[in-house]
Amino acid sequence: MTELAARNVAIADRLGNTDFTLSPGELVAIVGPNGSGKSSLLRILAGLLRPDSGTVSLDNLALDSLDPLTRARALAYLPQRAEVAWPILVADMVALGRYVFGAEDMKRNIPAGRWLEEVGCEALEGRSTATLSGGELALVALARTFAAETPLLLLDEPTAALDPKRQIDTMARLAKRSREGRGIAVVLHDLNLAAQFADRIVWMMGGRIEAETPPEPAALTANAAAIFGVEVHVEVDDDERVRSVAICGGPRND
Ligand SMILES: Nc1ncnc2c1ncn2[C@@H]1O[C@H](COP(=O)(O)OP(=O)(O)OP(=O)(O)O)[C@@H](O)[C@H]1O
Repeated sequence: MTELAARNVAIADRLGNTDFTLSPGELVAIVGPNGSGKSSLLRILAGLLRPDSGTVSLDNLALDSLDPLTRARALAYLPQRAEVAWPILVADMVALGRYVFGAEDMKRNIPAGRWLEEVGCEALEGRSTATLSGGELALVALARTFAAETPLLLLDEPTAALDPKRQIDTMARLAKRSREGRGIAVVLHDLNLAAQFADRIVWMMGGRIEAETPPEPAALTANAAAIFGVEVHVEVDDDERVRSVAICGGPRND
């Protein structure tokens, strides 16, 4: 059981005092307008950005007191823009996700294909990263994140570059991983994906968490209007589970 908790974390002019907990077995969507602090919060949780105040702990131990290896084995972070410093083989890029398990593990013919298969990109294994499309590179970066097999995953817009089918496939994969016991926080701009797959939606605005809600129609409608200023149409199935969320337009003034 691995739990990540931020308490009262803040960065001047960027993130107000914020509490956030990620528990095993849950898929949490973080949504909010551009510049509302989603990536900042995620980077703080990953230990990559030091808050001016507040604490981040992993199973009640201060994150910054843990050695980098322990931290890297507990949580994997996928940045908003996958960057590759220089072109390498896709298989090697994915194998780098195993870096936390040491050189021996990396030398042992790691089946990069296993994680590439998970993101539907096994055909790319022998390619250079320099030749990939934006979406392909995003999926390979996700495969590298999976390869670390950490109990916690922090993913910043993993679906932004993907076509509709791959967006759904990726979210379904994340939901499966969370059902298997991993804790996953994912920044999304797509309310439809958040509503269909997340257990909990964290709504951010102006550097604050304004609401935390289940993905239920009333909460979706109210927060889409309050946080984004848009009207949404929510369709539910017979069990009242959200089937889809469509953006209808801005609020009417008449
Ligand atoms: N290194 C930095 N120095 C100063 N301000 C920053 C820095 N990085 C981000 N900011 C500011 O902090 C605020 C929050 O940025 P953040 O990247 O966390 O937003 P976001 O919600 O992830 O946005 P987006 O949806 O556009 O990716 C923004 O106003 C941004 O301009």
